Amino acid sequence: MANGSSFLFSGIRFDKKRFGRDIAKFEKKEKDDSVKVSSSVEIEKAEPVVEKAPAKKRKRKGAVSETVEGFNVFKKSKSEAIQPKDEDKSVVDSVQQTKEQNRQLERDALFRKRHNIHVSGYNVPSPLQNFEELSSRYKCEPYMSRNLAELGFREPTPIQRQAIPVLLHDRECFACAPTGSGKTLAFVCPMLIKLKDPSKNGIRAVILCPTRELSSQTYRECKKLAKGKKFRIKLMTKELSRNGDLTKFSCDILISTPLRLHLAIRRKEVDLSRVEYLVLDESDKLFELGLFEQIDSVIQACSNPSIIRSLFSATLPDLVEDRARELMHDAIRVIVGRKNMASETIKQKLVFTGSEEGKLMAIRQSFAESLNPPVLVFVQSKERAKELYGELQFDNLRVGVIHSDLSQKEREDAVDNFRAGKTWVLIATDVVARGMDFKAVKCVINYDFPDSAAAYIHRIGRSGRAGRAGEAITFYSEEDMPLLRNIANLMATSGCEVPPFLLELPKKKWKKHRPKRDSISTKPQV
Ligand SMILES: Nc1ncnc2c1ncn2[C@@H]1O[C@H](COP(=O)(O)OP(=O)(O)OP(=O)(O)O)[C@@H](O)[C@H]1O
Repeated sequence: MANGSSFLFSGIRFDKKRFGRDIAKFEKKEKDDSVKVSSSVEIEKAEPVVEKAPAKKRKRKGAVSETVEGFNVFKKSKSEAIQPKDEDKSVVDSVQQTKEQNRQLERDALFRKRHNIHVSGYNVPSPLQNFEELSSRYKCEPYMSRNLAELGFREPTPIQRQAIPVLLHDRECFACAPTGSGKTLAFVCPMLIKLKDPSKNGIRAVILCPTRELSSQTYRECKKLAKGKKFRIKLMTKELSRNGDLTKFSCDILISTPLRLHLAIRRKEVDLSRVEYLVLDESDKLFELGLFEQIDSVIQACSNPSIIRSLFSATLPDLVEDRARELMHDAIRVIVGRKNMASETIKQKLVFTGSEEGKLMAIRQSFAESLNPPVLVFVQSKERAKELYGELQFDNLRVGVIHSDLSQKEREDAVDNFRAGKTWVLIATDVVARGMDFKAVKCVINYDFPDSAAAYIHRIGRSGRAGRAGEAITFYSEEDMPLLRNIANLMATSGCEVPPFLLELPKKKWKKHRPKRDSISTKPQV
């Protein structure tokens, strides 16, 4: 363009003498323009921003009228800055608001960093600074603060700091935080606050847990937290589904295993169409193949379009995350620490036992040297649980056992006796590997190697709860050698010292590792 115009004007000489007055006009204009430009640069540089935006706006207005009123317009707008009109004032306010929002975002980011909280999703609410904010920020009734104080909970844990506001803002949430880090409270507390008061409006909230033991525990936690309010909190037991007319059944919170609820749905015994909140606890377990059909039927039955769903677990495989994304709308993802990481408060150890006989010797020796009860011992099947129980029950130990062949009552007794300190050692299959909160457990022994990384994380997570120190010992024999590196990696990422040679072993993909093992017996095998 510039070249084009110079071509058009080439050869024309400008008579400056003749057009002197006109040139002067232009020169003056140019000068004014330069003033305008430099002043606008100054305005751009000037701080604080609050003053900058209205000046910009005035400049835009002025640019139109300046050709008419020239310098006066500019002057006028300066006086306006001293006494802003309503319109300008609202601009100032909105800029101030944006600035404060930005500051808040920065503060939130720093706070999350300090507590090792990672979030993704849009418009993530600020984390909780303390439990008092439940009243000041969310107008929660005093019963909640009273109950939290009674339970001895002074500060929210990191997952509670972030997941509670997310759910209180009616946002769906999938959360992953280490074992024993207070995830139960992170979903029960906002649920109670949102439900506000008891109501007979059908079933209002559902919590799904993978085992009966965990359902009962969650039921008890809900009751403790709701103390002082008359919420109807129910546990879906066989008796309840047998005796009650569930179609007319109202309750504020229903806690169930997927199977029980699935059966009730199939028999058209429950109406879940009014459920406002659905929590899938230990969500990765619930999404496993065996339970998927049951979970799916519950999700379909909870047909209220404004339902808020949330998923919680200490392990969150990518596949579950993908499913969660399909299921949820605009969910916020909250991760504390790293995904799929063992709790950092647990001291982990690997012990080579050679053979099955070696394992039995190792556990006896360990108990003889120092038994620091309560101790939880995991084996890979109910048959092996029975065998080990058969061996240890005459060893002058108070030992209990829990597996899926026991009746409901026997299972409950095994858990209660262990909690009450009546048994010191509880031999268990993975039925109690997830979610069970045995506060005092100091040591977990993996008598049989776990069958997956998640199983390892959850099993050892029965110790080291709520920031306490814990210990985990994993026995391994020849059959387990190929997966040793996997455990070594988990140990290293959670801060345990691992002999370097273990980290150099070849990697192997986990595939339900349950090798055939010799039976547990001191009697010679035939
Ligand atoms: N804010 C808190 N302050 C102190 N203790 C707490 C707090 N919140 C929860 N706890 C306690 O921490 C323990 C672990 O809580 P919880 O069972 O909810 O953990 P979790 O994260 O669900 O573990 P898991 O992954 O094994 O299911 C419980 O004994 C609980 O009472």
